Amino acid sequence: MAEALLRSNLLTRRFGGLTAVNGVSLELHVGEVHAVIGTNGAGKSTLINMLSGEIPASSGSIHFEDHDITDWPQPKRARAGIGRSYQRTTIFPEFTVLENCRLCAQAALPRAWAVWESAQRCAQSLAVAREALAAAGLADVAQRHAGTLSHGGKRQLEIAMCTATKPRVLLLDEPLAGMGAEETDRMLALLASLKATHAVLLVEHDMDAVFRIADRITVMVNGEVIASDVPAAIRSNRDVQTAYLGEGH
Ligand SMILES: Nc1ncnc2c1ncn2[C@@H]1O[C@H](COP(=O)(O)OP(=O)(O)OP(=O)(O)O)[C@@H](O)[C@H]1O
Repeated sequence: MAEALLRSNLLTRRFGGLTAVNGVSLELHVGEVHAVIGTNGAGKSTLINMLSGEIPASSGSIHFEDHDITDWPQPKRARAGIGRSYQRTTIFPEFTVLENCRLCAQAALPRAWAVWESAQRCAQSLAVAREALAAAGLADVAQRHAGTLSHGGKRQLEIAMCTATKPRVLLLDEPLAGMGAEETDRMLALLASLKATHAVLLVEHDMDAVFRIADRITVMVNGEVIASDVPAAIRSNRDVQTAYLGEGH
């Protein structure tokens, strides 16, 4: 297999006396959805927050291609191609779907707010935004106010806003939360198309969806990885069954 685009080595985060993430090593590859699952408080969001640069690691390292990015701040990681979505909705409801996406596309351009270059930049960021919306299946609702979208539509828009920044890694924190069956199907189809050109890390509680979409699954319990393998092997792993999935899953 080709070299990993993003990898962590023995990544650890302590909050006072609590070790939220303990020595986690994992790899993200283009062409793969790598799901991280675990019970509430297992350390999944803390792991994403360290990979995206929102919080520093207590120890361990993170590499993006050949670069040691462990000490890079979040904006530098974002510019290098590490995009993320959040558990909470982060759209501007009063702006149109297109404007939400265009702002993200513009923010990712070098010298994003150089207003004297605005006409040309506007065209460039508009084109990128339209492309991201089309890929997310939102072209038809581009002129609607984002606040009027369904819950699933808003989550799709968040992914489009993320891809409009032209990332190569997508760190997705529970993109399926609160979705119905149809919305979940649509989102999984979107993720399946995005993985061709991105390395995707998916933190998700919907186990059926995880087993449908993931190429690799890492299981965390109390901050530690207890298993990391292809879905079929995870499904039959006794430790995983006992610790997390429950007997008979
Ligand atoms: N800023 C913080 N300060 C102190 N403790 C924290 C902080 N952030 C997270 N924790 C603790 O670290 C542990 C891991 O939390 P984290 O949110 O990463 O888990 P999670 O697997 O994402 O959970 P969930 O599935 O509920 O979102 C928890 O015990 C949590 O209370």
